[in-house]
Amino acid sequence: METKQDPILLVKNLSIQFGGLKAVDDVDFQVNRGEIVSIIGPNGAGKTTVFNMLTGVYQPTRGQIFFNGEEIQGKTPQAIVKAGMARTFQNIRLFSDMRVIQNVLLGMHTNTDYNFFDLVFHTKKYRTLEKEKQQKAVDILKFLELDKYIHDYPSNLPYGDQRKVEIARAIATEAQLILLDEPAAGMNPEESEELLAFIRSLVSKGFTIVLIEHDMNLVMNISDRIYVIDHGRKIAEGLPQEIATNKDVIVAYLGEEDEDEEEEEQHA
Ligand SMILES: Nc1ncnc2c1ncn2[C@@H]1O[C@H](COP(=O)(O)OP(=O)(O)OP(=O)(O)O)[C@@H](O)[C@H]1O
Repeated sequence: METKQDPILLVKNLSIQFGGLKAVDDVDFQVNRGEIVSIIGPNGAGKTTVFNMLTGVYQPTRGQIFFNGEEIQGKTPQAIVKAGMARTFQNIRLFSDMRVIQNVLLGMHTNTDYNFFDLVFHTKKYRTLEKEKQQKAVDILKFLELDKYIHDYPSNLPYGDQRKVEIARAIATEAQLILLDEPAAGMNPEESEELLAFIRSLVSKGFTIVLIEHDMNLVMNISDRIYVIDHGRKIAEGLPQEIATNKDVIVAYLGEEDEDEEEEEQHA
């Protein structure tokens, strides 16, 4: 398969085992700068576990992860965020008792330059840096057309916009690579259509995106390339049209449907 060879992320032999379960088993993939790459697969395939390894939440049992050419496995989640990789979660994780702008400001805390003394005594340096951060958060919210919600609480926002606030927080970390874990979950077709345009707009502004998603309409329309994982193993990779007609992929998904049907029959 032809890919532009400008990898922002390069993953080799990525594996993790939980007890006897090989949740991710020898997975290789590459994401090039400016791409939208999707990771798909049936429920429990290992997709979120891949994200958890990329972001330092889990340590791989085996394998290598290179981000911007630098090996990052073994680093803490904070160090990986600082290096320029940020994520959103399957279930939106915003602080409901903090306003939208405060949620975005949280993304910046890893990059603060003042020390404990500055913080306690509210020194000029502290005040200047805080002001700069506030302005940056406002700029990000404007950039994502969320500025009308600056002082709202996240739970008062439409679902799709709550997702965008999570993405705003990821951008606030100065991420170059954004990992989106099922961003369309819980969205209606109209919201998911808007999300598609929104993700494209992020790429046009210089971000690179890795997407885990079950909404096949979104995946097929937005992805430059797709990797398919089943039972922890990579079973296919390619362009959307290649994946849509790949026999192994169809079998993996049909297998899941069969299991669902069996479950339904058992419950009937
Ligand atoms: N911390 C953990 N301890 C034990 N098993 C785990 C752990 N995290 C994930 N698993 C198991 O690893 C496998 C892969 O899970 P994962 O959440 O990565 O799947 P997924 O592809 O993201 O699924 P879904 O599409 O349903 O979100 C599952 O069998 C899951 O139960």
